[in-house]
Amino acid sequence: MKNTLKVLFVLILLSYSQIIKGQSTPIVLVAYYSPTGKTQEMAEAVAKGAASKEVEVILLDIKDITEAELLQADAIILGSPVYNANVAPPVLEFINVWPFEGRPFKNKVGAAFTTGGGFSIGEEIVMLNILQSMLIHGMVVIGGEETEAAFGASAITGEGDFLGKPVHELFLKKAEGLGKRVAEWAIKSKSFPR
Ligand SMILES: Cc1cc2nc3c(=O)[nH]c(=O)nc-3n(C[C@H](O)[C@H](O)[C@H](O)COP(=O)(O)O)c2cc1C
Repeated sequence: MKNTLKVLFVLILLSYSQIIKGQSTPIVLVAYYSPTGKTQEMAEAVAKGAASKEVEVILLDIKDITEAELLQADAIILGSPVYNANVAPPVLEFINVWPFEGRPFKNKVGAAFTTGGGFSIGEEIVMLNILQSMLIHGMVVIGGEETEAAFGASAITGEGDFLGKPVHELFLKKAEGLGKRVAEWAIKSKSFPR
């Protein structure tokens, strides 16, 4: 009887500390805009990488994401195609309605990915623009695992050997690495103040 009470007490204490520290499974939201499917291919690879860790991964087109889903995510990895060396307008519209009052995104982990038609005609600009917006919200932004994915994961989809083919494995590997790294930090972020 005494032992049962002891076990019960420890269990209550454990679940109480879980609630206090908010140590439920971290949620990684992979969000993308992709009218012709290339950025979605990258998003799927990002999600695959994130899923290799102990996190819940939610993969969604930006048009299907609710504010509640954004708020509950511990990490947001956002992908946009390059449009005229910029973030695609619907992605900007999506970011522009993120709640700001009280800075509810503060200390969430953030990262970016992109696909562009050609080499060096906008990919880095797009990823950095996404990261800049995340910084305004107080998010902790990170890049991918490799030096070649320092600003996030990017893919070339319309030039040279990459034209008219599925996204190349080389780029998908960077996307997976990004997802994995963000998931690792989402787990660590559970102990950040929110
Ligand atoms: C309106 C428009 C503007 C574009 N501008 C650029 C550009 O400035 N630089 C670039 O590399 N690709 C550009 N592209 C090509 C897309 O970024 C590329 O095809 C991308 O992979 C499309 O992604 P999605 O398949 O996810 O829609 C543009 C495409 C469109 C439709």
